[in-house]
Amino acid sequence: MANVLRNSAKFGFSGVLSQLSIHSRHGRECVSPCFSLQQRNNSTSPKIKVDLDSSTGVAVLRMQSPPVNSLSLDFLTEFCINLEKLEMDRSCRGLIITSTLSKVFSAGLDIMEMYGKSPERCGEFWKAVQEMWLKLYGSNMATIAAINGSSPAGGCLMSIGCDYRIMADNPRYSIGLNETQLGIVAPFWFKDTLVNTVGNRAAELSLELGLLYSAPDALKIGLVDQLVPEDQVLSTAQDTMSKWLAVPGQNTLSHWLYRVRTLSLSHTGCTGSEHSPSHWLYRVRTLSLTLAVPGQNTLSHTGCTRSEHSPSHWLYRVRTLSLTLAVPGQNTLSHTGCTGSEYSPSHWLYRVRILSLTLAVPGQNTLPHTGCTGSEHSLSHTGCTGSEHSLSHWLYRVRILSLTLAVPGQNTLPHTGCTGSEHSLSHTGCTGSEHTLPHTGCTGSEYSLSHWLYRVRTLSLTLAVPGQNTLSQYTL
Ligand SMILES: CCCCC/C=C\C/C=C\CC/C=C/CC(=O)SCCNC(=O)CCNC(=O)[C@H](O)C(C)(C)COP(=O)(O)OP(=O)(O)OC[C@H]1O[C@@H](n2cnc3c(N)ncnc32)[C@H](O)[C@@H]1OP(=O)(O)O
Repeated sequence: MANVLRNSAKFGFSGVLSQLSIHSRHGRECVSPCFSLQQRNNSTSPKIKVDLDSSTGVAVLRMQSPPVNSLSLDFLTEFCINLEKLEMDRSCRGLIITSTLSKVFSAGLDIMEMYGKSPERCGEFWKAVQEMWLKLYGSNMATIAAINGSSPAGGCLMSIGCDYRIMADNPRYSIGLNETQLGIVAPFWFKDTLVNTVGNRAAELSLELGLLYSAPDALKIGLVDQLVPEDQVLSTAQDTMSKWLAVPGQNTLSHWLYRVRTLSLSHTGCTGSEHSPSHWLYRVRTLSLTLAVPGQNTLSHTGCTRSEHSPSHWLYRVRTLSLTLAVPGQNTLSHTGCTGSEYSPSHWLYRVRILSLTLAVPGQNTLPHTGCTGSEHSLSHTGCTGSEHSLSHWLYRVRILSLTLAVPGQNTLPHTGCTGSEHSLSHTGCTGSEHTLPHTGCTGSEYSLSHWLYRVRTLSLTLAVPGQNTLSQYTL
């Protein structure tokens, strides 16, 4: 470890993004440590071993890549291939992930993959990391992490990608998303997964400070579900799995209906090599595919089609339609306000709707739900310009100001919907050309990375009235 962290500290993680070559500050090539690790990673012995018990339908996937099961490209590729095979195997309903190494579950991403590599290799690597998470978090199998050693960073991500976590009750082991402590960034989907596991506040603290938790502390915040003596981790996982698989409907129903998942990286239309890091990391996407059931879900579009929407019915009723976790053919979750036979399951299950009718003023506002276009809409919404919108410009424009990941001085992502000079009212301090992000009154270098990256903030400026709104004095 010492070598790796020494190297990463020495070369700096900025090298990850700027694709620095393998040179030290002094211009010398980093030969020996990189080389030795390279050799280890190139080992041809399998890094993953899978045993599927056909009588129980439970597979045990053992990570066996010394010294620390670090997630190299090779490791991840092998991991994903195995996962995919099990996913396709209808006899396999449950998956337990554990480690054959003493003391370590997984040390997370292989640090040596993160500097001095070609952009192509970085892209491949990063795509593999995403694939691992998507495949695990989106699995149809019930999944249990049998954490029999330390599990920092990517190892923790792998654990929280599972439905249930059992950890060895050993004071020497720790788990957590410690990236901040390393001066690197746990991407937003790491964060989402953590939030869905331990809740907002614990996730904020955890990420802002880059905390690693001892087993008892991890249990306390809900990062793991159970502690057992080290020699009982696997057997407990097997017992627990049998309970999961005994749930009527096997694992699919409860597994999909009740677990909060945010699959922000779902691959709606995104395939192959386009998964460049910046493409994924910095573009704000709302992918309502949360519920995509691999191989079954063909989802659907945002927006409406004409005649089925009677104006009053749609315009004035605020609806939140959360079909999250819809399992085709099995989901009886009724969506708000939806009754009667006219609603065929597929009509509701597969159609993504974002109905932002908040602030619809009867008689004045015909604001449709997002994504709806066409002549029936007398007032054009989001994207509407022109002098007629003074007050109404603010009253009726639906804005979503997503500041998530705003890093002052580094992030050029503007807030959604805000462009150019049309903003006579500086919302939360943001005006004109300075839209490189420091609104909410926040400027300059005083804002540290983790402070901005991991604190969940929802800045709703709905109803901001020009000249009257003091909301911009958001003091932090
Ligand atoms: C690629 C382009 C991507 C572009 C994406 C863009 C933006 C995203 C930016 C960043 C991504 C952020 C996500 C990061 C997630 C991560 O997972 S980062 C990895 C963080 N991991 C750690 O901090 C764990 C560090 N390791 C440890 O704490 C300990 O090693 C351990 C796991 C607790 C085990 O301790 P133990 O004492 O048993 O062993 P040692 O410490 O002696 O280690 C043995 C040996 O293993 C090497 N090693 C350890 N960890 C790693 C690792 N993560 N990668 C590679 N190698 C590792 C260590 O160096 C030792 O080697 P030796 O000295 O040569 O013997």
